Amino acid sequence: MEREIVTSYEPKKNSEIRMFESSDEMATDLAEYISQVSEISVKERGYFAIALSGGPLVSFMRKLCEAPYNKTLDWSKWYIFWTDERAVAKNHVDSNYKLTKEGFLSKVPILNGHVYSINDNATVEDAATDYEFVIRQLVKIRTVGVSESNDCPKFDLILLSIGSDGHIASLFPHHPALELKDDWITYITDSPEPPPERITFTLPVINSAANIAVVATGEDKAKAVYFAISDGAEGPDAPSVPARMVQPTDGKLVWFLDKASASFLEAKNDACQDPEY
Ligand SMILES: O=C(O)[C@H](O)[C@@H](O)[C@H](O)[C@H](O)COP(=O)(O)O
Repeated sequence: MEREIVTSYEPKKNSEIRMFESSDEMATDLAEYISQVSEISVKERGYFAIALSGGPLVSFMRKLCEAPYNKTLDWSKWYIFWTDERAVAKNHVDSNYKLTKEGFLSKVPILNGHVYSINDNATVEDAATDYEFVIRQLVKIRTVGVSESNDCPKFDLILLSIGSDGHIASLFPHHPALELKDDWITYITDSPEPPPERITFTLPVINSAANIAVVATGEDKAKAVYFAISDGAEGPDAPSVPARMVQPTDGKLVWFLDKASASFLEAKNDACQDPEY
């Protein structure tokens, strides 16, 4: 498998860009990456606390459900969380839980009691408060680690996919939720993408993770990826792209890109100043 480490961009501290010919090759490498991070976490902490987002992400995790991973990983140590959830019932087509259950959880032996889904039976405000409470309890007993720098939860791995507007989790461009410093989990009622009500991790929690991976495929993500990564997109006129704010405090960030989503990076399209962002 050809994996190209992009060198034309000065990698930021503790970050790496992996680029693949196809999304299938990307999925293969992503499975290996997740497996390695889980093994290290189980060895060091006895647990693997992973937070997943919605969108296409779960389909890129498909190779974890196959050999050798389905047999070799220590699934009993996995604890599942969501970076964000839409305010719909768990059996609704828009539910991130449903997506993850069908595409991943139903195919691997993760214990039901280790799956921390977001309450779909409360207002978004209450669901956000409940989820933060649950995570605080798990941090206290260290099922979820704690950041040495700011007492935030330190998930072993946070997996994000990026929207074509550059959003990650349910943190959208210019939204006040991007400014939150003290909350771990928040809610929004005005998502520019339906459904409008969502619960989401805040940036301090995302950036406190030990490992963060951002996954993108397809041409429709190319501009967002460029604005999130490129040095050429810095400066006072640079658009506000939430994915650019993913900057691990002490952890490591890896971008998984296919050719199409990396196409603006490759072209080094300096003229790319899109007023939509
Ligand atoms: O629930 C959500 O909306 C997600 O967690 C979100 O961050 C998603 O991963 C991106 O929007 C990419 O998804 P699309 O490719 O479908 O836009």
